[in-house]
Amino acid sequence: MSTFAIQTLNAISPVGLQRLDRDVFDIGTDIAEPRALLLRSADLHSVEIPDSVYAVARAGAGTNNIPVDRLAARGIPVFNTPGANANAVKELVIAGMLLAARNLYHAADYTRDLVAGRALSGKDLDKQVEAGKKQFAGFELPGRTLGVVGLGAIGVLVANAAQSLGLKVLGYDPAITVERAWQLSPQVEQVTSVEELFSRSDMVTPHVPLVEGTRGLVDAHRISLMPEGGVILNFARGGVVDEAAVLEALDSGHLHAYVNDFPTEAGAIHPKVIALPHLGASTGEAEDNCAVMAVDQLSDFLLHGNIRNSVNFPEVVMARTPGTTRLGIFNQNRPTMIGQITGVLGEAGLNVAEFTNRSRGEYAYTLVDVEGEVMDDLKQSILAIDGVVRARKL
Ligand SMILES: NC(=O)C1=CN([C@@H]2O[C@H](COP(=O)(O)OP(=O)(O)OC[C@H]3O[C@@H](n4cnc5c(N)ncnc54)[C@H](O)[C@@H]3O)[C@@H](O)[C@H]2O)C=CC1
Ligand SMILES: O=C(O)C(=O)COP(=O)(O)O
Repeated sequence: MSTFAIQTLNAISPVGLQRLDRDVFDIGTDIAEPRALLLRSADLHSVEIPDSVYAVARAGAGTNNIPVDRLAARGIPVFNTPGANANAVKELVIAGMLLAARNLYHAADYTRDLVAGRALSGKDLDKQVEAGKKQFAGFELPGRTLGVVGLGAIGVLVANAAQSLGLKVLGYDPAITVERAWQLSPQVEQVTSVEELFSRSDMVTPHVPLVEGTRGLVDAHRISLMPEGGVILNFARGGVVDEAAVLEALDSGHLHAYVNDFPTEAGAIHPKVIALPHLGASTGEAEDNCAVMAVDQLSDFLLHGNIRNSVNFPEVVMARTPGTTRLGIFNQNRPTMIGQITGVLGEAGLNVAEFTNRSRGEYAYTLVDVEGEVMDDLKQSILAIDGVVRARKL
């Protein structure tokens, strides 16, 4: 029998799954007491997550489909795979800009309808094409301005690619990391407010997570600041854009197009909306990258307690020390926790070989390697400390 059962809630690339040793890991879609959940966009908000679950891994970037805070309170880390699908999204955003600028979607519809109709009318196709094409005349990208809100893994790639296509690029991200700032083309101009970005951009593309602070980030007021004929691209999440405001601006002619990855009943059939079926990360390459990263992070946590790329717990990675037993402890982030944990170890006569404790928001995680044999009741003593949420002996 294997040690860890992993339940998959979406199709995960076999390139990732095959990295899991089947003597240690069971993988299936229907598992009664899973140790971990592995998913893409499946909605976990209304799903009861059993206590058997130690971790949740999202093969992808967005975790708005997962009750991240509730799981943190239970000592369950949620992992994601930052950057693993960023190139796929970047390419679709560039495609979206071109679809809108050259009216390609409607133009292709036009020729399809023309040929279908021609079979009946028998009119000369070349003449009809030449006469009809003027209604699809578009604009070119160099000289236009693209505003990128959110300069993370995707935003930076989009900004740099747009820059190299000749666009003027404005970027806004008050929490940009040093790593992303290094990757960003120096020609990208930093603006200090979202309003400035909208008022100076012909096209705006948000690349932020959907959280309370970003819900409705693209709203009626900000759209009104854009020059006439603007384009909104949305490959972040539906909720980041106030779609009713966008549709109104499309109807009034203020906006030229809305290209997005999150179709709604009202939006998908609007003539100036290009709605794609959430295709951002749907390339073989991105699916493989995400699966590999998610699986590696998950197995490292299940086997060794290491936490990399968790969205609700700090990064804690420790090499294993031979001859020791490892404990992984999730606790509330408040005074005296470390003292109490080491106190319990001391009372049990255990010598600490390695110890790491890091906090993030309301919670903290401790990895400790102790010398010698660890009795089973030690875990119970640690769990008895007020503020300890979960403990594992590894
Ligand atoms: N269409 C699709 O298939 C895909 C969509 N996504 C969406 O794109 C989002 C971003 O993905 P990544 O770039 O990989 O994430 P990331 O975490 O690397 O970057 C997000 C950036 O947004 C910034 N940010 C957060 N709030 C902000 C605000 N109010 N104003 C300005 N910047 C803000 C952060 O500082 C961070 O730099 C994901 O959370 C997901 O919702 C991601 C992958 C595929
Ligand atoms: O990674 C993300 O945030 C995505 O939106 C991709 O979603 P998917 O894995 O294609 O269901």
